[in-house]
Amino acid sequence: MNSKYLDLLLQKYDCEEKVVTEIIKLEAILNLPKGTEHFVSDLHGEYQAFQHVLRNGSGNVKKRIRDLFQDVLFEKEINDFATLVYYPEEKLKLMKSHFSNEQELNRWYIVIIERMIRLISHASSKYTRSKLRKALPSQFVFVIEELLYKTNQSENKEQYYKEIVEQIISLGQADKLITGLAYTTQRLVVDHLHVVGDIYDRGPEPDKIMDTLINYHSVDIQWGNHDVLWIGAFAGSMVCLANIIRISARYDNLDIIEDVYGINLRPLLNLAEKYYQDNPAFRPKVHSDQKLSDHETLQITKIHQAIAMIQFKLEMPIIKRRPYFNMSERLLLEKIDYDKNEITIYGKTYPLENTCFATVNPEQPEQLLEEEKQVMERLLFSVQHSEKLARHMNFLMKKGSLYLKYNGNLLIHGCIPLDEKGNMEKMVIENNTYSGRELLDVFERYLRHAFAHPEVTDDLATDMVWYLWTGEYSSLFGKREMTTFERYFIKDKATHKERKNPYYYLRENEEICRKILTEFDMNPDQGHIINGHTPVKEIEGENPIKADGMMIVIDGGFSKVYQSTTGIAGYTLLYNSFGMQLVAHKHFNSKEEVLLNGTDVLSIKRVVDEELKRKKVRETNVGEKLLQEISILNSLREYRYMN
Ligand SMILES: O=P(O)(O)OC[C@H]1O[C@](O)(COP(=O)(O)O)[C@@H](O)[C@@H]1O
Ligand SMILES: [Mn+2]
Repeated sequence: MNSKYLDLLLQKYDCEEKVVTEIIKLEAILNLPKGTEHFVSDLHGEYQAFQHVLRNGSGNVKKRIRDLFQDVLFEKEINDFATLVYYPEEKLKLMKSHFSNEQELNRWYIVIIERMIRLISHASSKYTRSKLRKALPSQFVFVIEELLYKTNQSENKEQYYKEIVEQIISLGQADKLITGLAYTTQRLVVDHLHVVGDIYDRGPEPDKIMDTLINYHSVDIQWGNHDVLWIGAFAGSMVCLANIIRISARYDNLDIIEDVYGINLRPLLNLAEKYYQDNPAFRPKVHSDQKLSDHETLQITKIHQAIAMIQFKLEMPIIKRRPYFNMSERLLLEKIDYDKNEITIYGKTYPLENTCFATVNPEQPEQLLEEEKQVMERLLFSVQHSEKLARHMNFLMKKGSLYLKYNGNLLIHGCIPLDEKGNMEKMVIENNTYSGRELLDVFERYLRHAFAHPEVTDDLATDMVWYLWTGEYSSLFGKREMTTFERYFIKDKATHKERKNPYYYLRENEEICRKILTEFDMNPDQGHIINGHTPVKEIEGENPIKADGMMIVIDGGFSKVYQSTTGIAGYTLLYNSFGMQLVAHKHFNSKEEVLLNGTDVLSIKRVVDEELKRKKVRETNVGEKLLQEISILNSLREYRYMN
């Protein structure tokens, strides 16, 4: 090792004891059981449901409570206690309303604080004390540590602890302490969170999910196709921008654009009012609990058409300047007979319905009206100057990637594009051919380049972000084409079908999974591939565990609007030192319901893989880093202290 680095390190380790202590500490960590990883995907703006899963650690909190109190508490008490850990503020309020006098309440406080302390002690058993300390609410560190490390041996000490708790209660700090302990527990049951893509679109609160992730103790993100659409818009892609606004209009979420990110939609509304009328194909999809006035519905319907038409126009020059995107069939506005009101695609002619082509010049259909151009320029300006969006997009870039190799598993939102025979599909980009891992790496390089140059709006990198949303060899899309246009304007449902990449049936096959893991330099005897993106249709009997457990698909659909197809409300995955468990979540109604009934919407746990030997930190990614650190510290010791 370079002696200059070692000299630098000496500033921190200025005596042998410090080096030795650090080595011992790291060695001790290596021998602890591996921390619990939590995998979620396809959150699609469903902040409340996501919060619930996060707060209950996909059932892990309740499991810990059961481990400890199964034999001494009734089911209702277990549920109440669990709910207190999930939603401490609200549950405290509710519980306190049950007590008729202060003594009763104080007695309850004593019992609950003691239970909480036991729970934390149990949940932190695989962490070092210093890690636990970092997870404790800072104003109560001393108090909690005193309570945690009490031994029941001495009577005097019992008294001492009783007094601490009574003091806390009489000083009016009990609620604060219980709340802090609840959040510490939530934090301890999950060591690291993976979000396997699609935070944005369809649901109402993606921004709050982003804020939660920004404040989360340890997280990584594998981008989904919807996330790159937002990144693309921020990076200067007009067509990505048109798409995010179109989808927001379609799901009645324009307030995310307007109120949350502060983007002024007035110019777009003016344009929409001028050229569009009511149109059944463009009315927003609304949840049953949302109420829109007729006037609002009409406005959104008009905006929806205006932005969809801009999108279809903007796609055309990109398709033309990038022939290797192989999308000429998607030059749709050129394939329309505007007099007969029909379109010829893939060799067949179809009548069009619900058309809204007032701004289209049949001679030059890709041309934007001057007004449309100005609207888009103003929108892009505001998008790129939204501070909140900048914060969220920067975080997506910092923590995100197209795929991730983590503790022997390959995490990827969509797919590895394959041909029918199971070979990696090849894509030629600017005369270079890429496939498999190389293709994904080059996609990611383009995306990062586009993000670094938001002022450039029509280079290959920016176009490539849109390709990731909709191109046939995109690892995020995984379908031959996106039939948005057909779904708006053609009745024949056969045209709505989006043909999936062969990956989606080949992934049932073990050999294929082995081949993919090998392509990524991973051990096929141990690794798994973890996907989101395609809703698992549990109602139709689809199994989320494929290829004898090598492939796990965790998109059960948090997205409310998709729950009728899936039959459940999402899968999540837990991977702890004993193995992996897939958790199926039932429909999540509301936090209020959980608070009142204490029932959890969790169900079956399927064991995916059971470790024969408990896995230790030594065998993980973190362990690898620690081993490197130890080796450096040993070099330092030899260099400075052993000669
Ligand atoms: O149901 P919607 O909102 O119209 O969206 C349909 C579109 O969404 C997609 O399924 C992509 O979104 P997902 O990543 O959530 O699957 C497209 O393939 C499809 O065209
Ligand atoms: Mn997706």
